[in-house]
Amino acid sequence: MQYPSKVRIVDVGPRDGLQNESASIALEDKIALVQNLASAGLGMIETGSFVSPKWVPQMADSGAVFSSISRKPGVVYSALTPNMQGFEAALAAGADEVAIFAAASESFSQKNINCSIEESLARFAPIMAAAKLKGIRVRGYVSCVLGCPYEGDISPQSVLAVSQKLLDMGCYEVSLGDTIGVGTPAKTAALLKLLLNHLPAEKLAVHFHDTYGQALANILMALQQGIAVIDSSVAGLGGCPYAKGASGNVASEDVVYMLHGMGIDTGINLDALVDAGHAIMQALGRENQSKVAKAILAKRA
Ligand SMILES: CC(C)(COP(=O)([O-])OP(=O)([O-])OC[C@H]1O[C@@H](n2cnc3c(N)ncnc32)[C@H](O)[C@@H]1OP(=O)([O-])[O-])[C@@H](O)C(=O)NCCC(=O)NCCSC(=O)C[C@@](C)(O)CC(=O)[O-]
Repeated sequence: MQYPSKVRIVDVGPRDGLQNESASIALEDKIALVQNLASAGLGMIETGSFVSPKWVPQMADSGAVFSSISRKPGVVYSALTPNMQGFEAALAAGADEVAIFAAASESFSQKNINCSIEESLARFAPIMAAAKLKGIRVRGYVSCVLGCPYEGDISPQSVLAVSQKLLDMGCYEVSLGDTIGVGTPAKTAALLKLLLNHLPAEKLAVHFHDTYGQALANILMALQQGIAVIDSSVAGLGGCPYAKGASGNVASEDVVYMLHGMGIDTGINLDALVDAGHAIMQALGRENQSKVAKAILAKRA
C-alpha cells in the first residue's frame, strides 16, 4: 500500500477544540496552548475565529489571542471567518490565513451560520476577492460530509458540489469535516473515491471528529487515497456548538503516533505535543481524550 511520505497536520485545538467549552478560559491558557503547539513543531495552528460572540462566546477574545502570542517563524496562525466583518477583524488581528466554512447540509448551514448554502457562498465571495487583493490564502471547510445531526445521511454528490464551488472560488484546499464523527471507513472510502474522480488529492484535507471512535480508521482510508493533510485537535479537545453530541476532533497525539509508526514524517515532536495537551487539559480541569497521551503520561509517571 502506498502512503504519503510526509503529512501536514493542522491543529485546530485552539479554535475547534476550545469553541465548545462553556466555562470561560483564561486568555493566558489560550496563548500558552498556541505557543506550546508551535514549540511542538505544528506548522499550522487554527488559533481562533472571528464569528459573532453571541453565537460562540468562547471565541470572543480571538483578537487578543492573536495579538498576544509570540509567533514562531514559519508557523501559519489561521482564523475562521464567516463573513467580511470576520475577515476584516481577522486581518486586523494579524491572522496569516483565513478559513471560510460551508456545509453539505442545508439544515446545518442554517443552524451554524444562519443562512442557506448558496447564501453562505455569496457571503464568502467578497472575502475571496479581498483576500486575493491582500495576498491572504483562504482555506475552505465543508461540514457534515458523512452525516448531519439534523438530516442524517448526506449525499456524496452534495459534498462534491460544495467542495468544487469552494475550490472554484479560489480556496487553496478544502477540508472535509465529519462534524459528528459518524463516518465509517467504508463510507469514507466511497466518498473520497467519488471526490477524487473530480478533484486532486492535493486540494483535499480531512477533518474527523472521533465521536464514534472511527477517526483513525477513516484517516487511514484517506492516506491510502493520497490525502496528506489532516486536521486534528491536541488532547482530542472539541465539539461543535451547533452539532449536539459532537465530541472532540481526533486527538493530534493519536494521529502523530500512528503516522510516525507508519514511517510518515510530520515534523512534530510527540513528547512536546503530549505536554501541550496535558497543560491545556490541566487548565480546563478535563480528562485528556488522547489514548496516546494517556499512555505516554502513565509511562512517565
Ligand atoms: C455567521 C453569523 C455571524 C451570522 O449571524 P447573523 O445573526 O445572521 O448575523 P448578522 O449579520 O445578522 O449580524 C448579527 C449580529 O452579529 C454581529 N456579527 C456578524 N458577523 C460577525 C462577526 N464576523 N464577528 C463578530 N460579530 C459579528 C453583527 O455585528 C450583529 O451584531 P449586533 O448588531 O446584533 O450587535 C453567525 O451565525 C455566526 O457567527 N456563526 C458562527 C458559528 C460558528 O462559529 N460555528 C462553529 C464553527 S464551524 C465548525 O466548528 C465546523 C468546522 C469548521 O470545524 C468543520 C466541521 O467539523 O464540520
